[in-house]
Amino acid sequence: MSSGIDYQRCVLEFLRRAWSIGEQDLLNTLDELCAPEASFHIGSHPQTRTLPEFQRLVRLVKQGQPDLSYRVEGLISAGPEVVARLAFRGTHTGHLAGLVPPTRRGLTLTEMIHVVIDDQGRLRELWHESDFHGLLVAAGAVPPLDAHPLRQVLTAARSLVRSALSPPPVPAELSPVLAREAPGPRGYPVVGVGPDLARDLVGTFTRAWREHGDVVRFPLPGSRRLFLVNHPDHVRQVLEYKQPIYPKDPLSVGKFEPFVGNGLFTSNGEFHFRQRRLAQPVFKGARVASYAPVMVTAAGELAHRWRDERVETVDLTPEMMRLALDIVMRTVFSADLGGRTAEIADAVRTCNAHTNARLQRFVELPGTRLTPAHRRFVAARALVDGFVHDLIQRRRRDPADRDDMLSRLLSAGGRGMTDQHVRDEIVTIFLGGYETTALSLVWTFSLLSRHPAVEDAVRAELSEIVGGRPVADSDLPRLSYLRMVYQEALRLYPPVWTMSRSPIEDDVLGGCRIPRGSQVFISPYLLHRHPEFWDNPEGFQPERFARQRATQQPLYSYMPFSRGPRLCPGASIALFEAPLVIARLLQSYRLQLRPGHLCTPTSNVFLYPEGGMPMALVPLKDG
Ligand code: HEM
Repeated sequence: MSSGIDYQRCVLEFLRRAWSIGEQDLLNTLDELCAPEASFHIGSHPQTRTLPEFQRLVRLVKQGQPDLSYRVEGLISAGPEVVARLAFRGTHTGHLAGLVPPTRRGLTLTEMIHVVIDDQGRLRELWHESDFHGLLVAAGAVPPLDAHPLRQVLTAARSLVRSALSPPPVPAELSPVLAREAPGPRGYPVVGVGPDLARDLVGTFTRAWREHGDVVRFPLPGSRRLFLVNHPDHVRQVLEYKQPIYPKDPLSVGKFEPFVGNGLFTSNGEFHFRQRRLAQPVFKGARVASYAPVMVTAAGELAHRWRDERVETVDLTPEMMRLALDIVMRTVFSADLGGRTAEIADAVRTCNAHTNARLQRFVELPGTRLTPAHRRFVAARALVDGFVHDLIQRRRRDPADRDDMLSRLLSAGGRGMTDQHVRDEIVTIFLGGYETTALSLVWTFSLLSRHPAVEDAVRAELSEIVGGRPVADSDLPRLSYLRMVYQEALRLYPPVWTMSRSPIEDDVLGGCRIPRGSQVFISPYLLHRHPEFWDNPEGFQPERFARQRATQQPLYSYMPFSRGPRLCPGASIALFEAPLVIARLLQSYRLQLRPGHLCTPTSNVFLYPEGGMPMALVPLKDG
């Protein structure tokens, strides 16, 4: 323990996450607890397994016993080596290990693990022995070792019949040879659907999915292959089961890079893993809770400004952008933008708009670097870079450790973190950390205005729980209706409405061939509208997120923050910030959408309201 690392706790946390189930399933977050080269040795199996392979085994076990629970019956350690004795119990209602048909029996399994932790508190090796044979005997799949030969034959015959009557689910990994071509729109000669995608990405994806189903292929010029997949099982395959063969799509990443460089959002592999670990503490629960006063104060200042300047109508989008930028700078970077919020927010918007134009250009044209739009981008990026450079220099001059994101990045200098890396991570937060939250606020306010009964219910909850004082983080657990409203707004209008990956091996999704190097698009916006998984998908019904109902939802049918190892690290901040800001602004104002304004979503990297969100601001007497 001289290193200060509590090795036993490391192992207990690993077990907690590995064997967590249902909504709380944290299996995908194990990468945060493991060294990149972690190895897993299962029983007498000669092959050493990687973390994703270990996760796949755990998943298979959980499929066989979805209510699985475990108890630690013994735990000893010698320095960084820890041994634990475990007892598992669960009902056999799925195919055990992906093979043995359900018997509905309660099954138990005992297991020993020997874990080696490295000097940074990460799991480096796991050795595992269990009484798997005993488990199979209990499931009636194999006879006991000392069984009479007749019983052996009978058990084998019974197993065969049961397997024939209840075959295991068809493995997702159907052979690419057997798979079929995905259906899709025909497009125009030579350019394919390029012009449609450039004109209206949201509409083109939506129509194609409605017409062709859950795996759609879009014809494009040359050898470029683009697919949309829109079924929770296929999405899970991409983001979780086969995540190692689905890195970020280099074509899309290449379009983000001129602005964000090589940061958390664009990187893959070891570098991404390292950056994520570095940033993680900034997004932890207790830290996020400490941001609450800043969030409420910033929203209060906005309400006061509206009142002082007698603002009667606004386009809510830029207003929320500035507010969210202010909050992310003050919390994650402990930096005050002073009077520069609007200037920086506008520059970031110009850069994102330029990225978007490049993302939607599915047919490359020559000479785009000479356009006025490109020159505007270069100027805006220079402004952002100048600001970030100042931020870094000021912190270097005054290095008092604030333990915020900037301090963590700068103190990682010794581990190969250059100023350019620091700049890229800051700009990554500019890309992902505030436009998203701002847009989620814009859409929520527009939905409230369009559904007065829901707004009244939110207000009733606020006055009962908060009353006349400013809202505080301690109110959040009791503002359950507000939480549901926000979750429902994120369902209907997820700001990150699409994301893409590119397989490095041929694969099959939904029985369709996906050649390596294709671009595979996933759209939370469309998944959240899938009629197989949502009743009245277009309706605004916050009650569907009442706890009991929400847990019955397939995991990957709802993913505004993505899922899997690249789950948004800022989700904890957004889910905390947005309800506080909504509550604070509702305490002072009623926001009324301009009558007749169509809230049409359009893609601008993120999901924007076309034509802005014009709102009348009606001040409340006691606000
Ligand atoms: C409502 C607000 C937000 C939404 C809907 C959202 C959504 C997402 C989604 C879907 C991704 C995955 C993108 C992909 O894999 O292609 C993502 C990644 C990311 N988000 Fe968020 N986000 C929000 C707020 C935030 C905040 C507040 C921060 C930081 C302050 C943040 C930082 C990031 C970063 C750094 C990544 C890249 C993570 C990685 O690839 O490992 N996000 N976000």
